Amino acid sequence: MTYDILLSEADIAARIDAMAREMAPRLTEDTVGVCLLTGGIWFAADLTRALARHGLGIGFDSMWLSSYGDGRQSGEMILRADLQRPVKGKQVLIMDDVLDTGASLKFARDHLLRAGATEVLTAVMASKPVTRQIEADYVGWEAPKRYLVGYGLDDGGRLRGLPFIGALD
Ligand SMILES: O=P(O)(O)OC[C@H]1O[C@H](OP(=O)(O)OP(=O)(O)O)[C@H](O)[C@@H]1O
Ligand code: HPA
Repeated sequence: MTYDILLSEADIAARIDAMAREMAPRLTEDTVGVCLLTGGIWFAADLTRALARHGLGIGFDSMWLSSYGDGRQSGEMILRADLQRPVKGKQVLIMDDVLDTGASLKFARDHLLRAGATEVLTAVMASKPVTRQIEADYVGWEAPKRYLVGYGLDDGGRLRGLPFIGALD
């Protein structure tokens, strides 16, 4: 499989450190970080550790959402697993690898507000130039409109573990 490398490991680390520095003053130790599984794992792990380096130990939970399956188009949204703990009365920070159509982020935000979160902030590593109903509060990288892989992003379940972000097409 061939791909172009678009964002290096060092660039990812620098951008996440900048995001953590920017968002830290708005968060507290009571904030709950919510990782959107599966693709968000790598970004959520790095962002929460970057926040800890900036002196902030936020909570951590996950929601398992799936809408692409093994394809390259957004499809039916499936909530495979919900949060472990209640978020009622909490500030929440959603963390995900990519913002594309926005369907996943919107579903997660609406779900968390219905669950009683008082504020839902959103952070994504990459954002594609797509017209959509939702934008993220924090964006690590403005990506091109290409099919991305690596750093959590998969092609049919493969290539998530690449330490950089690449594009297949
Ligand atoms: O903005 P959208 O068009 O909704 O696309 C973004 C979502 O797509 C991917 O999830 P996917 O459904 O492929 O599941 P995954 O996390 O297992 O890769 C990715 O991890 C985001 O959550
Ligand atoms: O470009 C992408 N790559 C992998 N998964 C995705 N989910 C939405 N967009 C993408």
